[in-house]
Amino acid sequence: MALLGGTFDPVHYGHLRPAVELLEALCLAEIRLVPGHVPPHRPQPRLDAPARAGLLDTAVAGIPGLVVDRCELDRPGPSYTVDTLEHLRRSLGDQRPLCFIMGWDAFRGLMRWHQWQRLAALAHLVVVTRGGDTQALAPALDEWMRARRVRDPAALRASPSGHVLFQAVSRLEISATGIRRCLALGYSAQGLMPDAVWHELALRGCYGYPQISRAITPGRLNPRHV
Ligand SMILES: Nc1ncnc2c1ncn2[C@@H]1O[C@H](COP(=O)(O)OP(=O)(O)OP(=O)(O)O)[C@@H](O)[C@H]1O
Ligand SMILES: O=C(O)c1ccc[n+]([C@@H]2O[C@H](COP(=O)([O-])O)[C@@H](O)[C@H]2O)c1
Repeated sequence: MALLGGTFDPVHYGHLRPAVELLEALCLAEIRLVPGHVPPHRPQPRLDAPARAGLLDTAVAGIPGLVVDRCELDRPGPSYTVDTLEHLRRSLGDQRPLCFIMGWDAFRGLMRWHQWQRLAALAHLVVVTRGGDTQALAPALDEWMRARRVRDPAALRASPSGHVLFQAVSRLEISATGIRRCLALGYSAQGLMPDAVWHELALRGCYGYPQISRAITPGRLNPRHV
């Protein structure tokens, strides 16, 4: 089992495409996208957790192998990854492999995560790299990583936890921050996420985007063009 945690405020192709590439590269049966309820290291998201999870449901519909896991939604307090992994370990048992997927940027800041050194005892860490990720790691994290690094994805299936694998994926210059900025200025985000997600956002008028009436055809969603 593999998890991709995130704020998903909102979900976009920069989340979905790497996940599909990882399914294939690591021969995974399933990746669970886990929307955080209260992200530990950032301000409270603009959309509430049920709304972000609902958009994720729409986003993964029709993508085999991607599913939404709401396990962080009912937990009060910060959505610490160590708690999520412990929760899943309880249902998965000690022997089955569990992978937690994170971006290179997130990995560089791993030593600031809650009880970070316990993470590898609970899961493998799959660090997604994109061309241009060249910044150095802090020496202590570098040493920690080298002691656990594997280069063959098959190693992740051979043990339940404990390894770090770097996996290159396509670089898509899409971020939720960029999308929120775009919408606040009244610009469309069409093409940056599945159309069905975009239509839901536009119909609700999320992130300051002028609310669109259902009567308007999808091709005319940007109010500047109406
Ligand atoms: N364009 C992208 N390509 C590959 N991975 C991405 C991309 N955008 C986000 N991710 C990864 O997806 C996970 C969840 O990301 P998150 O929900 O924070 O989205 P985001 O677009 O980075 O959001 P924000 O701009 O609000 O920080 C993180 O591990 C992050 O590194
Ligand atoms: O556990 C922590 O302390 C911790 C600190 C920062 C981020 N995370 C997790 O990393 C994932 C990506 O976070 P974010 O804020 O970039 O969307 C998400 O699953 C978070 O819960 C976890």
